[in-house]
Amino acid sequence: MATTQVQVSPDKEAAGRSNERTPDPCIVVIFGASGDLTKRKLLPALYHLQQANLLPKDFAVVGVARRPLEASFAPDMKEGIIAGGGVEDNDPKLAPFVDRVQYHAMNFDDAAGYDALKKKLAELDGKFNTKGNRLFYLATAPEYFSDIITYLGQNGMAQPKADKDGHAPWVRTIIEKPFGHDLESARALNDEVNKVFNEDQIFRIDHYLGKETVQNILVFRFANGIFENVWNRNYIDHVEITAAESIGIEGRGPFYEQAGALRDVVQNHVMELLSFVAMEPPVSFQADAVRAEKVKVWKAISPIHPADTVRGQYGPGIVDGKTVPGYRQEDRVHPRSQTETYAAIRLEIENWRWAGVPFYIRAGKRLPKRVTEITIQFKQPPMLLFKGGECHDSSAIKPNLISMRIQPDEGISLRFGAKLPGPSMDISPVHMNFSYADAFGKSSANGYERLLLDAMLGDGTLFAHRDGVEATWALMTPILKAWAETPVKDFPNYAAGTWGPSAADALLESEGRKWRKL
Ligand SMILES: NC(=O)C1=CN([C@@H]2O[C@H](COP(=O)(O)OP(=O)(O)OC[C@H]3O[C@@H](n4cnc5c(N)ncnc54)[C@H](OP(=O)(O)O)[C@@H]3O)[C@@H](O)[C@H]2O)C=CC1
Ligand SMILES: O=C1O[C@H](COP(=O)(O)O)[C@@H](O)[C@H](O)[C@H]1O
Repeated sequence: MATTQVQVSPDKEAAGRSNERTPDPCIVVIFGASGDLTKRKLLPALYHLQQANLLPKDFAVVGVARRPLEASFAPDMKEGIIAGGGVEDNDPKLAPFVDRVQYHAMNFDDAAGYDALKKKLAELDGKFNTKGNRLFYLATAPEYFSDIITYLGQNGMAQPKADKDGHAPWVRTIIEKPFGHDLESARALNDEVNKVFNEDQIFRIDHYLGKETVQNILVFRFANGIFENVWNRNYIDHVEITAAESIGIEGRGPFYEQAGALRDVVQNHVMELLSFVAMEPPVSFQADAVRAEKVKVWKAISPIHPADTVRGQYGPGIVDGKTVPGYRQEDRVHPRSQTETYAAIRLEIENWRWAGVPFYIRAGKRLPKRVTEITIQFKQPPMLLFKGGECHDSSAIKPNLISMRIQPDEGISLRFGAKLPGPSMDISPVHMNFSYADAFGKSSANGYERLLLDAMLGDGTLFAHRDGVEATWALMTPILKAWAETPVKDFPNYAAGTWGPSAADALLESEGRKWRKL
């Protein structure tokens, strides 16, 4: 049965930015400056902020890494921004931005390097009028988090002294994922970090929270009067969250071997999505209020039984028309690796809103396409009036769905049944579709822009809190433990370019459901 699209028009006049804020003058110090994340995401994001006049007039960026890149760092970054950011070489804001990007070579575990860094930052304060304010971004492998934090503390760089007027500059730190490896290591890292920084100085980043479409889940639910009334166990049959990627591990073998899909994306990105879908309305859009409601959701999830989990690993296959190797054939991956590149879980949230509503989540690499989507499937009406009788094909009567397309093709659609024109009461599913691009134009934001800006502003609403990180690890750790105790015999169990192992289908089929075709 054909599906009809009903477009939703944006209210162009009402669409516009409000609440734009400019941070204080500051230096952003990026540990891991020559790394992939800095090149592909962080510097382009800072540049886009500058282009949009959202950075303070007085700011500087200092990249820190091991290699001696003093001469080549700024030109390399300029090229990276041009290549990755859709920016022209002659963009008038590019040269002034690059002039403020500096490099400092040091080894993260060398105490003397921090002394030199401290002096360099003080000099740059003089040159760029950045007033001693610092945002330290830990964009490096997690084994260095603890060293860097400790040395910053020992050098007095974490808690700067107040001047004679009692004014102290601010210092904050953004810590990349993965924040810990399991519950125990996450707690230990939290303890280390909390010895040096107060909780309100710590910004544990999950770039999914910087995505417009993720923030829009809260707007959709709490800025509209009509959805929240049906957002509960009385009306919702089940919820699906899919985070599918067509890419493989992109040369990150050693990292991924230690991580796997559960640690890499489920513990953080997918759990964040789930909390936004399931949380109660917070009392305000302030960091503490929002984080408190998220933690309540994670804590209300019943312990996840290993039988409600599925793990997969891709073998060779075809993605986007190209033959790709299996996971075990990837560079620096063990030929008999037990690492999962796919995970699916069925879980329940034991609270008044959600009891009895299954949440099915799945995430994986080398699936047929890149798509992150949340589907809310509603219950059928109690009496299917049009079943039989004049309706020739009652299988066309589909349950209502709200699907939130996080990426790509960002937007939201609502599926409902409509009467097919003609003499009988035949029904066809149609979609009312809101597309971000159609409504507001294409956005170049990658999530990091919003989060870097918020951290410079000291707004932790869209960052993870200690309690939240530990709550999500508390859910994942027993699964990881059970999986480690029972090696898989049938890996690889899905071909690259397919939708994961058949056991993931069985997880839903045993309850009379199917993953939605994406
Ligand atoms: N890449 C991505 O898309 C994403 C990454 N992340 C997270 O971001 C973090 C960084 O990832 P990524 O950029 O991919 O990592 P890379 O391996 O590409 O970069 C690591 C950086 O750390 C530096 N470095 C490593 N060891 C030392 C040392 N002993 N002393 C000084 N510098 C050192 C390297 O410098 P040098 O070159 O001089 O050795 C390099 O700049 C990780 O925590 C990752 O999980 C999170 C989401 C996405
Ligand atoms: O954190 C990570 O996220 C990316 C996926 O991010 P997206 O914004 O492209 O959806 C994933 O590829 C990577 O393995 C993981 O470390």
